[in-house]
Amino acid sequence: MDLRKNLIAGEWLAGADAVENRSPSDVTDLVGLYARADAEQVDRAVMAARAALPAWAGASPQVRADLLDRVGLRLAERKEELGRVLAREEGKTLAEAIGEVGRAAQVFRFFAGEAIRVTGDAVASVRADVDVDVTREPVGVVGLITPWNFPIAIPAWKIAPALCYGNTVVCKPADLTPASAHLLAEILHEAGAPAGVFNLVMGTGAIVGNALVEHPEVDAISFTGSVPVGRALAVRAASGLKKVQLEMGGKNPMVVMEDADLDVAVAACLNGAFFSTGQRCTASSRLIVCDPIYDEFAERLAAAATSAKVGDALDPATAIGPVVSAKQLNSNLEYVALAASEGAEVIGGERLNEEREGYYQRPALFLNATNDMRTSREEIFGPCASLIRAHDFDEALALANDTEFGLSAGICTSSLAYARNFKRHAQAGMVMVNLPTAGVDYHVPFGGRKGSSYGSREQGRYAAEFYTTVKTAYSFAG
Ligand SMILES: NC(=O)C1=CN([C@@H]2O[C@H](COP(=O)(O)OP(=O)(O)OC[C@H]3O[C@@H](n4cnc5c(N)ncnc54)[C@H](OP(=O)(O)O)[C@@H]3O)[C@@H](O)[C@H]2O)C=CC1
Ligand SMILES: O=C(O)CCC(=O)C(=O)O
Repeated sequence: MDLRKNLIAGEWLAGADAVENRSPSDVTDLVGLYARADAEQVDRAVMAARAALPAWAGASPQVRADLLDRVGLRLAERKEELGRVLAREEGKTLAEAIGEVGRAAQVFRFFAGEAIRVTGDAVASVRADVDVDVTREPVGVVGLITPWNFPIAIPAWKIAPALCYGNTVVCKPADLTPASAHLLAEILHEAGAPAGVFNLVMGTGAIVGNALVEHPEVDAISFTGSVPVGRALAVRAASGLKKVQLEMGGKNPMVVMEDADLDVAVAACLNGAFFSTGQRCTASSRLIVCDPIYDEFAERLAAAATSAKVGDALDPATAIGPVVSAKQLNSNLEYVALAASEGAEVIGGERLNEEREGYYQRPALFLNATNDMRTSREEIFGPCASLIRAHDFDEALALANDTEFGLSAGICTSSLAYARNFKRHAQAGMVMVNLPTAGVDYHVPFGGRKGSSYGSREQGRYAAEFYTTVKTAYSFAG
């Protein structure tokens, strides 16, 4: 099998090491063999990005727009093929995977438009005959560190704005899922990204990620992943005076009020808690349900969750694919056991299809959970959700906000007053009414509060805050 290589200074280079990328649906399915870089190759990639920066930062916005547009078009044209690879390597269903590639395409096309819409401000000076203008310039060389759960969309929503605003990029995808990012790198290369403007260095966080964070020629780091890695990385990056942006975990609440349309609420919770195998930082992992409908809602959601077909990501009948890895599956199973020992009534959650060499788990509901249980406070990142009882709206809102996280929060209700109140008072970066907490648009800000995020928002026009630096210029015209 051919070795898939790193892209450094416009050349494909083998690494110090290589990793077998295997499908979590069936570990006998080898997706590919991927190079792993070392610190020396990271240095070459960063220096290539540094060398390419002046020309790319100075390129006409049309040149940047055209590159991003070509990448978006090619992603859209090839979304079935790329979706299949993504489903094989990550385990989300084929429909979800194709949808994710489509989303990556839209992100590139959105930022193609943004590249020619970069504006500044002409401001009246407080002094006579002085003009002031405020413009945006690229930050410089940006290091992008991405997780396994959205292996093409997350790289896309970091790479596209970085290139749009004139930065050069060194991207390190998750070691578990390098195939999607590698295909994206091939498309960027074929679409004409100049040598050094975009570099891909695959490998582990401990070696490649660490070398990127420590490198003095990296001006900014955008990271998505776990809280402990994000926190430690931010401290190190900040000590090197790098700009930092972190998107981390969530323990996202979905409140179900007594006046909710239960069909809508069950569908939103099924999707939010269990689709993509619950492996979304926006997953609804705390379902806070009002007393009068708690039992009926629990029964209906349990029926829907336990009957959802768990299976091979490529099987069109599958609703929920496998867990991404043996490590993640073991961690999920430990949380299921913990929920029982904490006093919750556990429905589902067991390992499935043990005869197959994949990591299958039935969705788990933790009934009669309380918000102080560890399973209600820690991000599990699997198909597990706690059902917590609330007496009324005020208690539900208080429970929703009682978490160290603040990424997404939802409410199902038919009351305008509840919806309005929740939108106003939920301590989260994103609020959903009668919609799952997960599954966001690609052109509006994405990010959270409290322990979920750090730095400015990703996606949409707000991405300019991270990927540009502002210059204020004064001129005397007297
Ligand atoms: N918010 C989100 O979207 C996500 C949250 N998570 C949470 O994180 C948990 C663990 O998942 P995991 O993939 O291990 O998350 P990590 O935070 O370990 O990984 C995210 C990225 O950071 C890299 N990384 C790891 N250590 C370092 C380091 N010291 N310096 C620089 N980069 C580093 C990883 O590399 P490597 O490839 O070697 O792992 C990966 O590319 C999940 O169970 C879930 O709770 C996970 C994925 C996404
Ligand atoms: O819910 C979504 O659409 C995005 C989720 C996400 O970005 C994540 O889980 O990392």
